[in-house]
Amino acid sequence: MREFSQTKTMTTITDIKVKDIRFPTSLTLDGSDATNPDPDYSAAYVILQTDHPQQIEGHGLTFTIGRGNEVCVAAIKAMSHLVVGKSLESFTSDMGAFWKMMTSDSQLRWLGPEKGVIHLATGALVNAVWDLYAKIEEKPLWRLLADMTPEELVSCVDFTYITDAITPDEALDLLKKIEATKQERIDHLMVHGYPAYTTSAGWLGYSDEKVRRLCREAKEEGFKHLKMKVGSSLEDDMRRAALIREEIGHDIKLMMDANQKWDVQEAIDNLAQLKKFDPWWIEEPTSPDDVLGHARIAKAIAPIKVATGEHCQNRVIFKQLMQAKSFEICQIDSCRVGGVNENLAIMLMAAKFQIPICPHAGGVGLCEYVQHLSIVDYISISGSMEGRVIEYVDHLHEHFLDPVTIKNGAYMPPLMSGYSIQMKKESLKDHTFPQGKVWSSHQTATL
Ligand SMILES: C[C@H](O)[C@@H](O)[C@@H](O)[C@H](O)C(=O)O
Ligand SMILES: [Mg+2]
Repeated sequence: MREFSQTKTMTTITDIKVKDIRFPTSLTLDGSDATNPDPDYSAAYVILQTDHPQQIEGHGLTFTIGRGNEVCVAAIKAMSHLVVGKSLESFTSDMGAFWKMMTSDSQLRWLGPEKGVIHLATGALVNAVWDLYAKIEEKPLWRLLADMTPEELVSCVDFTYITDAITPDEALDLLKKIEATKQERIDHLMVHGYPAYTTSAGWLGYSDEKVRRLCREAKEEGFKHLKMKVGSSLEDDMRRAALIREEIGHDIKLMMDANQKWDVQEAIDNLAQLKKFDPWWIEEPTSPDDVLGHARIAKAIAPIKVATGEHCQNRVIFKQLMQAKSFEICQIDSCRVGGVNENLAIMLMAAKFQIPICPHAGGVGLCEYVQHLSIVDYISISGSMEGRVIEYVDHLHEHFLDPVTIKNGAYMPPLMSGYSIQMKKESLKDHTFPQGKVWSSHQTATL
């Protein structure tokens, strides 16, 4: 339970606005992969309005790739009674109970439970509440979490269904072990930032020429890790991997992302060929639900690591992936699961199983979000940056009030209050689907 001084006033969430925001990224094939050839990066976007004297709002979003964004908007609206009319303090006094409440409306729960569209909607709302909380406390979200005692941080987590992997007491022990050295890690972050890897060069729809140019740029910008897409024809994957290695040499780590394209044996067979390009990890080699399939692949392709998580539906599947030794890289996603609280649960399990967190980012707003989570993982949970990198994609940051800052291939800790996810008013207006200026001015595949 988090204590609040009596002098603090209550802030009530008075209303909610939900917007369908889309960016026509399919026009340039940014974000394209073997499964998703023409994504339009989109956000089901939430604004929590309050009676705060300074009109402070909580902003949150969940990420989709275009069609169906309206389904997330509808799901968020269906959940709005869970937050509207309630005080922020009734949530922040017990964040674990708040999260359980958000996932326990029995009629809505039937739509999941804790997976799919209803869970994406949970992510947007939960993150908007955390944004509001951090803004009112006048801290960036990472700092709000880093300032919590181990007891306070553990109380943010709903341990339902994961006590066979980690108990609240075990979580507390983990956090207490590194509590005394938190400040050293904060100091390190302020100077060096948190290492990033780039996916910007490797989208599947880009021409060879463009890939070569972007690889050279990534090298110049100081990136030490670069991710490419695979999963088209093996011949094509081999050709692209060869030209990327030619540009980046062997000092830069190369990761490959198959975006769920292969069957289990197919993944093993293809990696037997692709291993000559020395991939550090293979991401989403097969269905995100196939815990045992991933375990088989991981065993067969070692020392190449298996990475997954951007489509992992909740903490229970993450738990199984860890228990079954199905992956070596845990790719949390800020909105695929139910927001900050569930990601804390996953990061605690990862710390116990000693699996590094390398978050999925890119999309729209995911970099802004996940930097806070990795920073907290480093300061308070795992205490380590070893073998850990945050994904970075250089698109759409200009639409945010507090965009990420990358210096010499590293994320610099954000300093503005909140969860860095608030978009500029003009950007929201212009990209509202389908009325916004961007959509009414040209036809795209989505229309
Ligand atoms: C459709 C999207 O751009 C995906 O390709 C993207 O999330 C990707 O899997 C990634 O790891 O960044
Ligand atoms: Mg991926």
